[in-house]
Amino acid sequence: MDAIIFLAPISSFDERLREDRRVNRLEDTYMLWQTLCSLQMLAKTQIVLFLNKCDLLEQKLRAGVKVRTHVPSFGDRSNDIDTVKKYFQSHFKEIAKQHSPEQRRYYVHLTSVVDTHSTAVTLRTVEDGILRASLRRADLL
Ligand SMILES: Nc1nc2c(ncn2[C@@H]2O[C@H](COP(=O)(O)OP(=O)(O)OP(=O)(O)O)[C@@H](O)[C@H]2O)c(=O)[nH]1
Repeated sequence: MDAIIFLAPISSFDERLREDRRVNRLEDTYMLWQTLCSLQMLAKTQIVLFLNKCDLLEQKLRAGVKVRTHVPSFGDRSNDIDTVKKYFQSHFKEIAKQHSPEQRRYYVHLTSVVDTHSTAVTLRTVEDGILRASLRRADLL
């Protein structure tokens, strides 16, 4: 497998799993991300992370939902959209760094996939990146 696109719905920081109300949905996504990054058989696979549902995240923050109420490690950081996105982004990055069997580049895109125009642009960039990586592996670039 050359690449995997992993969609993480970051607006879910204040939601609970339908099947187990004790589990925070973002925590569940972190666990899945960690499992994926740890897999030895995917050590050489490029993983592209889409931090998705940014529009819904922004709506929640505008409505006054406090991240630190649901994510205690967020602490006293400012509850604005840029700080929150940066925080989640670095958390996913840290998990990838700590759990990947081999060093891998961290590709992340902040997305709202319902915005089909922006998503098409992002997907073209991702496609280009995957192609370049394949060419590099074949010593053609
Ligand atoms: N506003 C918005 N809606 C989205 C986005 N991505 C997916 N959705 C919508 O969210 C709903 C659920 O889709 P997904 O999250 O892809 O599917 P899922 O993971 O099976 O569903 P959930 O359990 O609700 O997360 C659908 O109605 C999608 O259209 C996004 O970036 N922004």
